[in-house]
Amino acid sequence: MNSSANNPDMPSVPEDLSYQAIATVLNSLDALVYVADMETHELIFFNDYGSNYWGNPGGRKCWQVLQKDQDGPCSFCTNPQLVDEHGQPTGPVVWEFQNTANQRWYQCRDQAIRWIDGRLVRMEIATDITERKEMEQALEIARDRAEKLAETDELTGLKNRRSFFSLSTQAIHQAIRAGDPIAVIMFDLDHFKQVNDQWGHAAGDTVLRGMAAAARRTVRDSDILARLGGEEFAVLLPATDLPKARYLAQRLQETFSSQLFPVTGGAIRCTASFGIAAGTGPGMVLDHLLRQADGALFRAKEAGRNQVASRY
Ligand SMILES: Nc1nc2c(ncn2[C@@H]2O[C@H](COP(=O)(O)OP(=O)(O)OP(=O)(O)O)[C@@H](O)[C@H]2O)c(=O)[nH]1
Repeated sequence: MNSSANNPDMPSVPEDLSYQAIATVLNSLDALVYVADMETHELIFFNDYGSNYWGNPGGRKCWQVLQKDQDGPCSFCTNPQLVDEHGQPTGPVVWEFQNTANQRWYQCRDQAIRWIDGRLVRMEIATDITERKEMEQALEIARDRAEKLAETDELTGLKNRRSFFSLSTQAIHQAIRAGDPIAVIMFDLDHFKQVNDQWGHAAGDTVLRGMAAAARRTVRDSDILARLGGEEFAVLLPATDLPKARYLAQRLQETFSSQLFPVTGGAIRCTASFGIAAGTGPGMVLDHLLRQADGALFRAKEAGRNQVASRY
């Protein structure tokens, strides 16, 4: 049946269009076209694009020509999807695949058809989509990086305020479900304005980064440590009660007060004040815990700084 017969816009194609003429058309395509016996996998047609990239098929099987290090039909061969339970051709299967021989990505359109001699063959048309894939991968990396940046404090690399609130809210919900206590430590560097005034803003930044790094080394990976803003930090401690939180705050306090930060023209020592609060049970709310910890931090400052205070 001449497919152009019903379409007046298409030039008519002779009914006896020869194999040679079809091969000429397929050889001019900028895509791999091959036909392989469904049972033996022997390649019975391989267009010029295929020969240019994978060499002459020379009576070999598709997995021998197109893939690397195969000693049998490929585990990812789509043949089983191309026929129904009676072995009859279903329809085209379109999939994306990274070729094992040249590592390039292809969009493959596979279909089982009856060959001219009546046997069932697999026809594949594979278009190189490597550039598109690389662009998609670059976009994904850029998106991941943007997401990470959106939740990271640029100066210290700790989580930022927004991320602290969202992660802590989730942690509190989990703690309520598990019946675990949760604690919050808020801390704020002491007389930090003087550091900036005496040593300059860049030196102040060095101290902030150093304090953040020391805090990160002291807390557990499961704790949520963040810079809330300026010289104020917070750490939320899952499954932690008040005495354990106090112990950790004291360790942080000792760590900070023993650190010396070398800067141009000298070294800076900087302490911090800490406020802690803890809670348990269904009534626990992040805002409330933070307000209690902030109140305790205020008292630690009032009492002379470089110390830990907890809620009454
Ligand atoms: N270098 C630097 N300084 C910052 C940054 N963010 C806030 N600051 C400074 O931190 C200082 C905070 O000063 P204050 O709020 O008066 O607190 P303080 O001097 O630490 O005094 P106390 O908290 O009462 O002990 C200000 O000088 C801010 O400019 C920053 O990202 N880098």
